[in-house]
Amino acid sequence: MAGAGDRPRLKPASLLSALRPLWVVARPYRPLFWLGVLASLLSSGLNLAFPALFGRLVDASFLQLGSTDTAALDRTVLLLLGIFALSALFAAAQSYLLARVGAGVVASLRGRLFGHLLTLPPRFFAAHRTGDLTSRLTADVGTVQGVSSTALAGLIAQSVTLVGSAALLIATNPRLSLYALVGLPLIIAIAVTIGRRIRAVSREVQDAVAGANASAEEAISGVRVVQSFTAEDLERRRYGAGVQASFQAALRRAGWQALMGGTMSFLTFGSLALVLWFGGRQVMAGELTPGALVSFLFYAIQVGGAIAALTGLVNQFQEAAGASGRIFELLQERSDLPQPASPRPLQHPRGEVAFEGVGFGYGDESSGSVLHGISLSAGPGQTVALVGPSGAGKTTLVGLIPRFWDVTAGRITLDGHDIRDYDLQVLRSHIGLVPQDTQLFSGTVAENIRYGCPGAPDSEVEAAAQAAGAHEFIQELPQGYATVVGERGLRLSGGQRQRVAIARALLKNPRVLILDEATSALDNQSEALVQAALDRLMQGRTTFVIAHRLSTVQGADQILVLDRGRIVERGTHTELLAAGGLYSELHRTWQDREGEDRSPTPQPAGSLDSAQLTGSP
Ligand SMILES: Nc1ncnc2c1ncn2[C@@H]1O[C@H](COP(=O)(O)OP(=O)(O)OP(=O)(O)O)[C@@H](O)[C@H]1O
Repeated sequence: MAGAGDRPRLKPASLLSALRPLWVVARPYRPLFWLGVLASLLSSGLNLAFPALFGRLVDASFLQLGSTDTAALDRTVLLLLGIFALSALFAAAQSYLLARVGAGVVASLRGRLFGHLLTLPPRFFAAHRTGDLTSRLTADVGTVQGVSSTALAGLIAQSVTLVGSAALLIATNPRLSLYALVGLPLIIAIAVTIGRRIRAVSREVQDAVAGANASAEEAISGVRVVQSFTAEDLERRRYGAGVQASFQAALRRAGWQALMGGTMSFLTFGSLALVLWFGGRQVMAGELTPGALVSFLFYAIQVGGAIAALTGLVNQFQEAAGASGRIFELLQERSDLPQPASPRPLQHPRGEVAFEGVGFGYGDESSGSVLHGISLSAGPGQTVALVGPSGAGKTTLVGLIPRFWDVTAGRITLDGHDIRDYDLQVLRSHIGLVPQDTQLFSGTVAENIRYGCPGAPDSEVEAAAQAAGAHEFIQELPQGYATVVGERGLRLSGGQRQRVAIARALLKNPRVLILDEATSALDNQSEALVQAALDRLMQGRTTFVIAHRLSTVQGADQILVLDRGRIVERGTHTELLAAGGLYSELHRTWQDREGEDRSPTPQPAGSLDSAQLTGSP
């Protein structure tokens, strides 16, 4: 959750400006909103008549002791019932209308926020924690929902009650009003002081809960690591510490709230006792009817209640302004990948990719420049294999083709034109990506294969799965293509997931293909299946592969040996071997190791091994 502790306390002017964007989002709901406001005004306006009528009721009965004329009493009760009914009707209308506004605003805000997040580049996600983003989508949007419905209605109703009751209080009996209001400054001062403490402790509670949630989230998503290291106790303690902190803060908050509640109720009822004492004397002296005293008491209670409610509401608005600020901050984030004003059409690309003197840096000081002077070209049907030590820049290089990042020097072209001249979505629609660790989304196997082409018919999905060598194992699944694969496709093996990913890429039928070969130890049989599927996938396309397998490197049309962001050698396998340079040296060591033993063994520092050659960890 975004640092609840650093929420600034907003002044009224900035409070309004923080909430203004919300008003813009609420545009379609404004007529409903004004109707709700009207209902709220009518309901609280009617409530102002209660105390006067109660007073009349008292006088109509007590002052008529011994009389049989109940006409005045009957009329008053009928009127009171009528007003009760109307007020209840308006209150219900207000509650429904404003709840609809709140729910509507929240639904459109969530939709907008999520849709916007998906347009942001990897750079943005590298700088934000997932937990922070999801909490903006849920907790912050939820807080905003509160103010756009109930709190707003409360604010209107309580303001009307406060102003109306105070005016009527003074109008009814100015002298008695003085006694009723004498404790008011004290009540307000205490409400503000203790209220501030309660807010501070509430933030501590939120922070502690957020901290506990964060460790729970980490432990749950990494539960296999936790269990394999038998670190359950460590995680339990870590989570327990967070929970304990939130418990302690909650206790402190409860203490302050109890103190506030007790003091306020004593001061309020104390003032009333004072009013009763002086008012009683006025009644005895015949200066006041009992009914007028009752009316007065009710108005005084309404004033007190409205003040207490408004104090709480101001806090709620403060929180909502903070939440709204964090939401609109995200909505203002812009992708740093500029779109051309008039994109070049790209319907049927040939798939000729060229890097011309490409340089790139992530823009942070620690990593500096990651790629330098990269030039290469590849055409349809060709495979470019990238090899090199870990951190050489292989992943970075291939990530530039679908414009996850933009080059900082030189340019990349597709069919002879700068990739920045094409529409970003159109460019990406022609590029297929098969990552090392395939992400399957919650849904059926068929839905996962159809991911890039939602409209593809079953026959095409099946054909793609056949070509990817996945059809057979899919058919053996309990519901075949309709089998639901869990979060991150946990129910499928690594090799099966890879083949689903290959089927997905085949169905998309991209011109340019980017493969990050799996390093995880697939057994020989599934490696052969995956390799056969990959071979079919690569046919006729321009393929870039971060190569981890000897067979891939040997079959490549062009091998680029990357070291510290530079291409240090290039050529075919045979050429590079014949040249007798770094590649051949690396290759010999690699071949020896593959021949000897495919299982990884610890290497002495500085020795060359397959991991160094391919960049696997
Ligand atoms: N998002 C990022 N922000 C900043 N620096 C990054 C980012 N991603 C990678 N780097 C840095 O860029 C350099 C190249 O990383 P890259 O992942 O491209 O190497 P690689 O050759 O693919 O390595 P490996 O084989 O281990 O995956 C590294 O120094 C790395 O620390």
